[in-house]
Amino acid sequence: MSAPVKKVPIHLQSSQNRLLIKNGKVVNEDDASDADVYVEDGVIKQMGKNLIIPGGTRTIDARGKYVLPGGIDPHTHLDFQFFGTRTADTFYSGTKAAIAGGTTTIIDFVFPEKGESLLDTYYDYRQKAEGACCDYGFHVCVTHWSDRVKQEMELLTKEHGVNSFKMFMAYDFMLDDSELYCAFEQCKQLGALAQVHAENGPVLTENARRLLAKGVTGPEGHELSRPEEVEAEAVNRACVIAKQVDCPLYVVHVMSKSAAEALRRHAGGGRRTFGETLAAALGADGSQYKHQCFHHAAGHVLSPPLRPDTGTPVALMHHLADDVLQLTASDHCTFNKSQKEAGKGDFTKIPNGVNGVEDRMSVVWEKGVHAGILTPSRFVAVTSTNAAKLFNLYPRKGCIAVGSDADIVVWNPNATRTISAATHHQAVDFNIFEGMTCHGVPDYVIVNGRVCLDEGQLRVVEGYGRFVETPAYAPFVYNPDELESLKPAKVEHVEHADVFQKMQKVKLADDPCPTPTLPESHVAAATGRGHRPEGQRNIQESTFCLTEELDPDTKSSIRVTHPPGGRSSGFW
Ligand SMILES: NC(=O)NCCC(=O)O
Ligand SMILES: [Zn+2]
Ligand SMILES: [Zn+2]
Repeated sequence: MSAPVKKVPIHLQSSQNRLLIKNGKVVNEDDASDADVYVEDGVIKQMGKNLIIPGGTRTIDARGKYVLPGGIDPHTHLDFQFFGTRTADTFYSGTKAAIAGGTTTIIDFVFPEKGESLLDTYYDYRQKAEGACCDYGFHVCVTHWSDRVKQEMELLTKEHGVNSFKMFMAYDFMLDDSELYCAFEQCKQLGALAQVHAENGPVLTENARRLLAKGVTGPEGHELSRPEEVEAEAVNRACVIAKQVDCPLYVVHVMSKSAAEALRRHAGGGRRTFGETLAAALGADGSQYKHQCFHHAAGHVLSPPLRPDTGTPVALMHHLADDVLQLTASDHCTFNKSQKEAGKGDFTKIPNGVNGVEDRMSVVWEKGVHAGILTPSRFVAVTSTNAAKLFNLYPRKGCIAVGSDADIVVWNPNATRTISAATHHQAVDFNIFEGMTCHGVPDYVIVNGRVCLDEGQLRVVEGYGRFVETPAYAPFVYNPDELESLKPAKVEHVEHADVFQKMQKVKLADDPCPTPTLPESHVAAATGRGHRPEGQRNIQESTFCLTEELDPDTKSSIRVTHPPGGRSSGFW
């Protein structure tokens, strides 16, 4: 069987759309600037001030708002068969919710049952994902070890756009230490990134058995059987094993202070270890497992669990600020209340997983930027850029730069919203952030140049998302020096006095006000020098008054008569 080829109907393609985002503060991981952003053909074509723009271009006024790279959620489980049941969210509902929250790309996990072909399962997932509304890539889980698995990893990497594999140290489909050793070695061989679910499986299984025997059957037993040190020991062990074969290692869902500390001990000295934490770990804690209501407590069950130490969320956020952790994900894996009931009377049978694909950006902003722990630039790094770099999508994704995909969020830091299952777009009937009021709301979300959230109104299209290949040997992982040369040129620098004043732990650049380095094309556009096509000279004053635009088919200039200020195409 071969991977399906999806045709996006012509009316859904973004090639005929033009968009100008004006007056916003563009924030990248290393820079913030006042710049307008012009989008055409789904790609960012120009940035700067006084841009020369074709007539008929739609304008979004982003005054007082941030213009951010669309979020990349590197860890979701959509349409996933787990614990004998299927997640509430499909690729359609999950990506629709992602867009509603400001995420424009997800990376999901292909999950073969133990013994199943990785490749066949990958093809299944390619099919399942066809309804996605935003772009998506795949990691592949290694749920058993054999020569065939090793060969399939090679095929997936070399021919199918997969550059990351997740190995489990817990569950029935865990690998033992010698299998982990071989899997890490193969990842290194292929230039792929090894990911690990770090919990000591045999220890937590014994703990659970004893708790159940003592009559502890409720959701509180979940955390009791998987205390912090069970997570931290596995993080340490995974780092030690990866070190033996010099394999870069990505620890998914770091949920505790002890696990982050174990990761910190292995960082530096040329080692490439990366840590991801979850919106859940930053916005909730393990006190929920003691809740009287089974649905409430079980609704918070995921693995590794939320921690009873209520200082954990803030500590993990500080680890995102100081680079012990580099990424935030949702680990979105949703089960309805009726599905969670499978674990009534035995906590080991509660399907593991929580929501977050829609909530992640707002929760990280609220607990990070609004709380004064992250700068807006670090927010961009941990919600988008670092994922793009690690999975080799940068600078196509993860930044606002000329030539990058037009995956853009116009972020309103002053608006608030209160999260609730009653109003969210996730298909699940429970939300672990219920009642949390977050500052920081997306007003517009642009996916591949198409406005999919428009002044807060969701206008997604099923099947609009594309599969994105993640090539091997990501420079950020395997050759950081090369990454420097990939960095897009900066536009101009503006201080965010309001937000930066609040910073506590964040390092500012050495030169707080570097000389603007406008790319040649921007200088030409801004000054009127340089190449400009004939027929684009009828500029009256600003960027909106052109009376010529391109024929979408021939790409040649055609004359159109519409009033200055543009027209609405109906499509946006
Ligand atoms: N995390 C969780 O409990 N569910 C999703 C599966 C996984 O990531 O281990
Ligand atoms: Zn996991
Ligand atoms: Zn997961």
